[in-house]
Amino acid sequence: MEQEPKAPPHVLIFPLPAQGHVNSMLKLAELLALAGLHLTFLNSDYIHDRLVRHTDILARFAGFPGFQFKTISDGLPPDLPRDGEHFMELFSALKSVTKPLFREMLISGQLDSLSTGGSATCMIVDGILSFPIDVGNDLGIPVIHFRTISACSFWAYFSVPDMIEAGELPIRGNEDMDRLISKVPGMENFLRCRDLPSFCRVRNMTDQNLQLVADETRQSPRAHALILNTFEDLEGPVLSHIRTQCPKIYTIGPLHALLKKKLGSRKSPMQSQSSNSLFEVDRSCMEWLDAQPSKSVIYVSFGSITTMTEDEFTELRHGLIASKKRFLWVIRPETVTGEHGGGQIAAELVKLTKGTGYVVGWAPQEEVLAHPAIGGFLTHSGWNSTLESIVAGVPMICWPYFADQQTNSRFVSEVWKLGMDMKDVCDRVTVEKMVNELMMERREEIMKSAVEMARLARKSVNEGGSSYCNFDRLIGDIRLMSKGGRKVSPILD
Ligand SMILES: O=c1ccn([C@@H]2O[C@H](COP(=O)(O)OP(=O)(O)O[C@H]3O[C@H](CO)[C@@H](O)[C@H](O)[C@H]3O)[C@@H](O)[C@H]2O)c(=O)[nH]1
Ligand SMILES: C[C@H]1CC[C@@H]2C(C(=O)O)=CO[C@@H](O)[C@@H]21
Repeated sequence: MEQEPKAPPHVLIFPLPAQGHVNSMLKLAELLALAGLHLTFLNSDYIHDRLVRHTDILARFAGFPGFQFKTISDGLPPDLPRDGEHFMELFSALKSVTKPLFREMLISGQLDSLSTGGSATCMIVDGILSFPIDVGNDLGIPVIHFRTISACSFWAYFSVPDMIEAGELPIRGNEDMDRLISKVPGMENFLRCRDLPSFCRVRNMTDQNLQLVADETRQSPRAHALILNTFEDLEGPVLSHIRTQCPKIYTIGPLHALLKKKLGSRKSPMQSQSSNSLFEVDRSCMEWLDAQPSKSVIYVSFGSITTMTEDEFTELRHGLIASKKRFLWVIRPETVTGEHGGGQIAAELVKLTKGTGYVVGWAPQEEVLAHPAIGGFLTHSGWNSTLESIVAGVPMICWPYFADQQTNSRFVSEVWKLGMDMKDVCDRVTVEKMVNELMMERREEIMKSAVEMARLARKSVNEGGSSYCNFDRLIGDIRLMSKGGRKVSPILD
């Protein structure tokens, strides 16, 4: 008797609604769709609207059979900015509004497969959210956590309860910031209080945000597996520690490089310019870069959430101009808090630099970093930016803003030797000095590590490389989970 062809697995993907998370989850989705899996990508309404407005995602994903976008409320008013000053409000809204909705949408079949009508055979959800694990357990759907941060910062978060128990936290004021931490295994020789995720900078250990990130991180061992956007040659030692708690880990990064590899020659020139940006990309900077000498420009960008005071902006501006280096600076309209809008600040800045500086509201960052004119990156050390810089072989000056960035920047400077850490400092003299060191005095030494790490990153995503193979293992695992599809039957409380 002939057997019915088995339907491909149906994976539900659910990122935290924020640029850095949606970005890497969409890359993963594209990779899974290329491998022939059916997918439902669940975005918040806010994120979906912005993606549709500023990218080609609908057309790009329409080419994949069995792919659909669905949306859910993030519980916040549509006009509330989702930048750094308001970001943590998102979590209580997700808990009270999104969590029950998510469960309801799954049970009622609203997230069923577009092609087969079956429910998800597996969910890949943001590793900062544990509620989907509970929902998945109730409905019999395996959940894989995808934490979009570095392994090193994940491990620092994971170790928070041990640091508290050992009395290493709380930090006892500013004079205590350079104390070494001994309770993050593997980091005893270089991790200081100031390098811990920013949520540790509180006196009260029951602080809501600290508890949230530490508690959610401790839930990952309950997931079926953990995906990390990193590669073994970059974070091997810390990954060994994490594996003692989460034995099944798929390191499949840098995802943007793996996707590029898999798309290979399939990519049309138009597709090579496609982005996952929540902001309008200003491509005019590419022409400006074309006119600049090789390795002469420092790219300045602090991601999608960072805000800064007018004083901080002024110090950065003076330092950059005093360095006499060319720069391309991304200033989002809400980057600088206070009275002046981003547009006005940008116009004044461009006038001041007389052509050696260029400002955009949002850049095609991956392309910018790969441009031959770029010689350095002044970054907030968000994990996507860090990986993009590593792949492009561009050395960094790190000025971390919050969360995992404080830990990433320590690794960039002290462990990987890919740049310098300017954390907790923002004065014009230091900015000028660091830019000059990066672009001239320490260039040779730092470029040696940058070139080598870029080579290792490429190796990991090439055929036979660790991330390439781990991605194949992940697909195999997902296929094993989809034995004939699932019928959702809730376990009632
Ligand atoms: O002008 C720009 C600026 C940024 N980007 C892209 O936007 C993404 C930004 O991501 P990331 O560097 O990770 O920064 P955030 O937007 O701040 O990301 C959040 O999410 C990350 C992943 O969890 C965390 O590491 C960060 O700390 C957190 O702030 C990157 O892919 C960039 O290429 C652009 O395309 N154009
Ligand atoms: C504001 C931050 C809380 C945790 C999230 C995160 C993570 O640890 O996964 C990274 O950066 C931010 O987007 C989130």
